[in-house]
Amino acid sequence: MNTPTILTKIVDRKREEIAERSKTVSLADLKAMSQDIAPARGFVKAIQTKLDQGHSAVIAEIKKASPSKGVLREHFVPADIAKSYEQAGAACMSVLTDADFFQGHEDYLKQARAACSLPAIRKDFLVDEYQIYEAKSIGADCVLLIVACLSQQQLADLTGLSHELGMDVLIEVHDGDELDVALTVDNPLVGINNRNLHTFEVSLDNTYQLLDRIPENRIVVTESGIHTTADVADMRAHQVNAFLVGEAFMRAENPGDELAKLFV
Ligand SMILES: O=P(O)(O)OC[C@@H](O)[C@@H](O)c1c[nH]c2ccccc12
Repeated sequence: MNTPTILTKIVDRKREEIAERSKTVSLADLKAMSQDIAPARGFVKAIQTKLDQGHSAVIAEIKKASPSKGVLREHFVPADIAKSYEQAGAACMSVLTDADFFQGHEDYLKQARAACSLPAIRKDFLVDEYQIYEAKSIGADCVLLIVACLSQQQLADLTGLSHELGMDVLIEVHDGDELDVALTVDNPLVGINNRNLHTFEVSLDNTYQLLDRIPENRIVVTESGIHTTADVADMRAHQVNAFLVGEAFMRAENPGDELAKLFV
């Protein structure tokens, strides 16, 4: 991790952002704010319910842009997208809150959640407890923790704190070493990112290669690069039934219709 990659740049920027934000909203303020938030909607529970019913569990993403693809969707109204996802049978939503690289915003998570009853994950690069309290204070039901951004100790601490605050956690890995770290932490959801966040390369084989090493009591979410019904069928044939999908939905005129088409 010595040469800067997009991931290291993002994480450096996050540390600056936390320092800037702390000047106007202190950690103590966020702690106080997060106490007034209603209990989270069960994110893992919503996924488990779909799986128990024999359906795929789709975490449908709300993302305006990405560093690898630029703007994915010009007409971007998070509340409308959220409603269309709920109607189409999504289990949960994933909302990008990072502004600088994904053109996201905390308000998008609030708007999406206010428009429907689906649980939402705050999709961002979380490296500090400040951001966990911030997630709670905006109403996130779940947070993403990316192993590539964290030490094993940080991963354990931030997972524990999120659980204490009543939020679920999606722990994201990209390779075997990261998976080893992820499995040291007691948490039901493990996401396998098919995109390498250092190079942007995408391969669905990534999920197939790591799958066998994940114990039965964890729910595996395959993340990124799912575009066709063939991709979905392939994953299902490997007993992977939880999906995180963004671009394919964002590029469609009606994101929910695309969800329904992809997951018939
Ligand atoms: O748009 P895609 O290829 O369907 O991917 C969605 C999601 O997996 C991707 O946005 C993602 C996975 N892990 C992340 C971490 C940070 C930002 C974004 C991501």
